[in-house]
This record gives sequence, structure tokens and C-alpha cells, in this order.
Amino acid sequence: MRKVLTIAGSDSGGGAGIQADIKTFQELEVFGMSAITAITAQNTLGVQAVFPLTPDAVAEQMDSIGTDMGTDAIKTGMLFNGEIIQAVSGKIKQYGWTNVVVDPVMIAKGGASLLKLDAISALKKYLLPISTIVTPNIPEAEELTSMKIESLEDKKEAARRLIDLGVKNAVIKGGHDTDPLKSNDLLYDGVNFIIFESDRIQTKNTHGTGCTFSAAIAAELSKGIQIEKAVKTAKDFIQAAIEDQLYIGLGHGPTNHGAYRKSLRETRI
Ligand SMILES: Nc1ncnc2c1ncn2[C@@H]1O[C@H](COP(=O)(O)OP(=O)(O)O)[C@@H](O)[C@H]1O
Ligand SMILES: Cc1ncc(COP(=O)(O)O)c(N)n1
Repeated sequence: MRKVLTIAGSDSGGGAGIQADIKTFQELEVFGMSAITAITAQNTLGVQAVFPLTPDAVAEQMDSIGTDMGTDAIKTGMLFNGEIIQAVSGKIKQYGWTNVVVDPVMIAKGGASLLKLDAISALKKYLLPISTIVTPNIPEAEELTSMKIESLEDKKEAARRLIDLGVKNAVIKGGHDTDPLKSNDLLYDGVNFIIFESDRIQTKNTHGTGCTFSAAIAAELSKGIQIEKAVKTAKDFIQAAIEDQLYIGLGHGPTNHGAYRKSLRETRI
């Protein structure tokens, strides 16, 4: 059984953060573990409160994994501040962990800040250079590269700038794109650009899509699967999860993490 560690925030609503990651790991048949960075009081209407943990508390959770179980891949989500980013980066280096997927979570869909502004430089300085892939949405990619993204050419330029920061691969996600019909993601491995196309699903229930997508990439990388194939599976996983709607809560509801495996079972029958 391959093992995957998520280092992220807890979402009491169960649709994003640690909860989305662990559900995704389970569905993709890997053993999920967690180091919690912050506890959020959150539901489909927004984030009501954030309680960050100390960098030491995060580091100790990582030590617990590192000194016993080990991990085949890591996914980082909400890291909240520069001190936690430094602690996480230090531990990844100390244990020599590879297959590091960084979802540079900055702002929740309702507008709440999940990363302090001054932490962006720490993300660029400490974490991206030791990462396998970074998975920003369009506003996050704009923030990391200090440029506006309005076209495919802009996305390509932003992806190049991300690789220049030392990360091996970058995928710029299309959820925030202005295209009303498509939600395409662009992967760049430093040599080739690959577009993962999908139809945009008309729904407000997209809470946790980015968390789920990056967790799925980490799960696949832990199995020794190559980046392009891992991103393809993650894209299929999130498309199925958004499509098979749950209608939970009054606001931006969660996706259905069981939908991808259900669709595989149905195609087998
Ligand atoms: N309405 C939608 N229809 C289809 N795919 C979507 C939709 N919204 C987001 N996605 C997909 O979900 C994943 C997460 O994207 P995005 O919403 O941009 O991330 P984030 O949650 O970090 O803001 C990407 O693969 C994106 O293409
Ligand atoms: C604890 C936590 N982590 C991350 C997100 C971002 O969620 P999304 O994937 O919708 O951008 C969130 N709302 N809460």
C-alpha cells in the first residue's frame, strides 16, 4: 500500500482541506496521513474562523510520520504563514521526501485569506525549489508570477516563470478562466505544454476542487506514475466529482469524492 501525507488545513465542512485530501487518497487506494497546519471553522457559506497551529506542532506531526511510517508522496495545501512554510520545507528536506505536490492555497472561494500575504515569498524561496509540481489556480498563478493572465499565451508565460522558481512542473488550473464552456488545465514540465481539456460544468458546488485535484496528483505520483498520467487521472477524478452533484449546504457545496471510483465500477460492469 502506497502512503501519502497531506500537510494542510482542516475544513470542518468536509469539502476542502485535509478532509477532501483523505477522501481522495482513500478513493485512489493509497494510505492517507495528515499533518494539520490550521483548524478552520468553515461551511459551504464561508470561513467563520481560522486557528493556526504553531510551526513546531506542524513539524512534530511530520516527525511522527518521518520517524516511523515514511511517505511515498506529499501534498501541501493551506500553509497559512511563512513560519509554517519554513518548518514544512525543512522537514521535507530532512527526510529527503520526494513527489511533493504544492497547491499554493491563498484565498478560499468565499474570499477568506488562507495564506498571509508575506508568506508568498517564503513559498517561492523555500518550498517551490524542492517541489515536483505546483498547482495554482489563475489568481494564485498571477500572484506567484507578478503578471496578469488573460490568454493561453499568458498562461504559458506564467508557467515558464513558475519553472524558473525551481519547481519541476507547473499546472495552471482553469476553474477561474473566463471561458464559459471549458475549464482547461495547462501543464508545463519545462519542455512541453500539455492541455487537459474538459467541459465546464454549470454549478456553484465547487468547494474543494483544487484540494481534491492536487491530492489526486499526489496519490498517483506515490504509485510511481509519471506526471502527465497523474494529472490526467486527477482531471478525470475532479470532473467526475463535480459532475455527480451532492447538493450539500446552502452555499458553495462540496464535490462528490466517490464519483470517480463509482464511474470505474460502472464501466467494468
Ligand atoms: N465548473 C467546473 N467544471 C469543470 N471543471 C472545473 C470547474 N471548476 C473547476 N474545475 C476544475 O477543478 C480543478 C480545480 O480548479 P480551480 O477551481 O481553478 O482550483 P481552486 O479550487 O484552487 O480554485 C481544475 O482541474 C479545474 O479545471
Ligand atoms: C482548509 C482549507 N483548505 C483549502 C481551501 C481551499 O479550497 P478550494 O479547493 O475550494 O480552493 C479551503 N477552503 N479550506
